[in-house]
Amino acid sequence: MASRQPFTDSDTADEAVRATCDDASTCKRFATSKGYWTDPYIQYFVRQTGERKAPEINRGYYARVHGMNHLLDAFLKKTECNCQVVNLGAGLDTTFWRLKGINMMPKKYFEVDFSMIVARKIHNIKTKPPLSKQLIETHSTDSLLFDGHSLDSDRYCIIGADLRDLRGLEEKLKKFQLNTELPTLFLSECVLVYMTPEQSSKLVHWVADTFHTAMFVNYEQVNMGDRFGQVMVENLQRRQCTLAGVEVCCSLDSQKERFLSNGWENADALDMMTVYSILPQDDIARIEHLEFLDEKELLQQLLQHYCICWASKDKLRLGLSQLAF
Ligand SMILES: C[S@@+](CC[C@H](N)C(=O)[O-])C[C@H]1O[C@@H](n2cnc3c(N)ncnc32)[C@H](O)[C@@H]1O
Repeated sequence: MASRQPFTDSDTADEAVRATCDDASTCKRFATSKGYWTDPYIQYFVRQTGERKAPEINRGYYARVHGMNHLLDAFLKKTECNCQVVNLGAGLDTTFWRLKGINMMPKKYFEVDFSMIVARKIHNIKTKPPLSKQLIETHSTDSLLFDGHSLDSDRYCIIGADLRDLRGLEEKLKKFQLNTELPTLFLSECVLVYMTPEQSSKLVHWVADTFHTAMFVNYEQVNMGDRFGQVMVENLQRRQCTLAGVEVCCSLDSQKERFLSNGWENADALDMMTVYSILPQDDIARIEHLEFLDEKELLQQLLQHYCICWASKDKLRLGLSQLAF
């Protein structure tokens, strides 16, 4: 007789990692409610605006979202949208709807996350017409696949998979017509840090091995060896959430090295303080007027402990290595 699997420590660890999905989306929901940026779709994934977040958190999320969007949009322009985007550990991210809104859709936009998160996301899409309407508009036949575990349409696909199981990941992506010949952008926003350095290296290696023309944009912690970094690790640990990949978050160089030693031709990285200082300054001036910020130093420290690292390989010579801030 089949017996139920015992509940293990690794289940608890994965559950804590999955919970970070809600943290990210509630913070984004709050920041948008304050006017940091516009996202008409996040309300359908996170109903309540939730508890107040400190201004430095909101500014940090502003830099994160604008920094990631900047490189994503640059890649779409460079490839003239003749490309694919794969968002790894996408959680409840709403980028598909943003791209549809600005008419900058890749040939196909993929998302991967744990099955439990994917099931929630698909349920929301199914039951909220403003979300499903946009999806149906981009689909040409009646073959829309919409079950509890995956969603597949012409232009948008959501897959439940564990990023540490590369065989399973590859199988599912191919099943949903991931085309390894097309230039492809991989995004990971606060995701790789929850995997061991070995697991994340294998993942970025697999991408480099599988695609001849690709870019990878990763946002996560950096400079974690100092006291501020240690406190960040301890705070998460208290919620049973281990940053298994913290070693790679030691410096900008260690972030770049993960790519350079795993098949990528070029890699660059900037800490978020630098990104914040080079994002369009008229919009920065606007958001700095939204809320009074007492603790400028705290904002600086926070921004210095996150980074964006991007890597490329470019057999088609599209000029991907020129993409930057
Ligand atoms: C901090 S959240 C970020 C969500 C989204 N990228 C964002 O920034 O709004 C991390 C996400 O990565 C997912 N994740 C972490 N490890 C994963 C793994 N091994 N396989 C699939 N998803 C994973 C979590 O479930 C969660 O949704």
